[in-house]
Amino acid sequence: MGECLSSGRDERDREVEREIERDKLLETKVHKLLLLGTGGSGKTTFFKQLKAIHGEGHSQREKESFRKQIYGQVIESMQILIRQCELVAKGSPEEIEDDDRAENLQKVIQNEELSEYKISDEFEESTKYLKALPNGSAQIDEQLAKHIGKLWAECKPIRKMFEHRNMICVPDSSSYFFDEIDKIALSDYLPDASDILLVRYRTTGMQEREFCINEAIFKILDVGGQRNERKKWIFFFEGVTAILFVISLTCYDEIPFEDVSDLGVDVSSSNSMLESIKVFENTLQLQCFQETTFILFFNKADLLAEKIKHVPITCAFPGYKGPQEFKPAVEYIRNYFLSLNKNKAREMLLRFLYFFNIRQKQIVKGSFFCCCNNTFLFLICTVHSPPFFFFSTHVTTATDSRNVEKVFNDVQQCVVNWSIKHAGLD
Ligand SMILES: Nc1nc2c(ncn2[C@@H]2O[C@H](COP(=O)(O)OP(=O)(O)OP(=O)(O)O)[C@@H](O)[C@H]2O)c(=O)[nH]1
Ligand SMILES: [Mg+2]
Repeated sequence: MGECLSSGRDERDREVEREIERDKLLETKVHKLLLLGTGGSGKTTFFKQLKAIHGEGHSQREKESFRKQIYGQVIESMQILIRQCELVAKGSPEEIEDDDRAENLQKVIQNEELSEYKISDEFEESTKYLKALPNGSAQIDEQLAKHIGKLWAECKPIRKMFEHRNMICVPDSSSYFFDEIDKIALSDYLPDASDILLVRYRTTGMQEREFCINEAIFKILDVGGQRNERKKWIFFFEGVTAILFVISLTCYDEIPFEDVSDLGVDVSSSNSMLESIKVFENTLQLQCFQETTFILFFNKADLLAEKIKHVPITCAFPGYKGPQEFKPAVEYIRNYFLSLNKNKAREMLLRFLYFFNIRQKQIVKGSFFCCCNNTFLFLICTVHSPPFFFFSTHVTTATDSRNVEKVFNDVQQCVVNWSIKHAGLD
C-alpha cells in the first residue's frame, strides 16, 4: 500500500515537473515563423494585421509612410490605365510594340471593339494633367483628385481597362482608393485601418517583429516575394519553426509583375499561379526544411468568391473538371499544392493521421477530416516522432481582421503543440 502511494506521488511529481518545463518552454521559446510566397500573395497584409491585433499598432510616422504609398498607388494606377487605353485604342501593332503590357493585352482583347478603349476629348484635360505629373510625384491635392475622380466615375474606357488589371499590374485595391479619392485628397488625411491593409507596396528586404499570441512568443518575418527578392530568402532560413506559405487564390489569371514589364515574354506561358506552384515546390525540396512545419494560407478568398463567377480556374489548372464554384475550386487548388510534397515522411497517408480539432482542443485520432469555420486543418505526424512536423492549410482573407485573428489563434496552438511534442513534454 505504501509503495502504491509513493508511486502515485512520483507520478504526480513527474507530471508537475513536466508542466513546469512546459510553462518554461512557452515563456522563453521564441517561435520563428517565416512568411513566404510570391509577390502580391498577401504576406505583408498578414504582417500588418498582426501588428494591429497583437502588436502596438501603427505609429503616426508609419501612417504617414502608408499615405505616401497610397498616393503613389493611386497616381500610378490611373496613369497605367490611361496609357493602356490610349495604346490599345490605336490598334496598330507597330504603335504599341515598345510596350509589353499593351502588346499582351491586345492579344487577349482582340475580339473586342478596340475603339471602346478610346478616351473621348471631354477627358483630355484630365488625362493630360495626369500624364504631365513628374515621375514619382507623391501628393494628391484637390485638383488632382478632381481629375482622378472624373476619370474613374465618368470615363467608360478607364473602367473597361480596369477589368483587365490582371494583365497590366494594376492592383485590385486601386478601385477602392479611386472611390475614396475625396477623402484621400483632404489636407489632413491619414490612412485608416482599411486603407493601410489595402495599399499595395512591394516589400524589399525583410521586416520582423515579435508578437505575444496567447502567452507564446512568435518572431514573424515578412520578406519580399518578387523574383529578385526571393534570392534573399536564404538569409532568413536558419532556426525556422514554421513556414507560413501564402498563396493568392486569385492569381490564376494574372501575369507576374516581372513578366509584364519584361520584353519578349510569352504571356501565354506566364502565369502567377504557376509561378506560385513552382516556388512552393522548390521551397518544399530545400534540405533545411525537410523537418519543418508548413502552414499554407490560401489567401484572397473574398476576391476568389467574385472572380470564380467570371474567370474559370482552368486558366492555370487545365485538368480541373469540377464546377466553377468557390468550394470545389479551393479544394482542388489546396489538394494540388499538397500533392507537390515528395517527402515520403511528410506524406499524407502516413500510418498515423491525426486531425486536431482546435475548437474542442482535443485530438481526434483516425478521423479523416475536420472542418472548423472554413478552415481545414491537417495534422500529419510520422509514426516515429521526432521528427514531428505537419502541414496545415487555411483558407484566408488577409484583409479581414477577424479571420486573421482566428487563423493565427489556430496557428499559435499548432505551433505550440508542435514545440511541446518536439521537446518531449507532451
Ligand atoms: N481583397 C483582398 N485583398 C488582399 C488580401 N490579401 C492581400 N490583399 C491585397 O493584395 C495586395 C498585395 O498584398 P501584400 O500583402 O502587399 O502582398 P505581399 O505578398 O506582401 O507582396 P510582396 O511584398 O510583393 O511580396 C495588397 O493591396 C493587399 O491589400 C485578401 O485576402 N483580400
Ligand atoms: Mg510584402
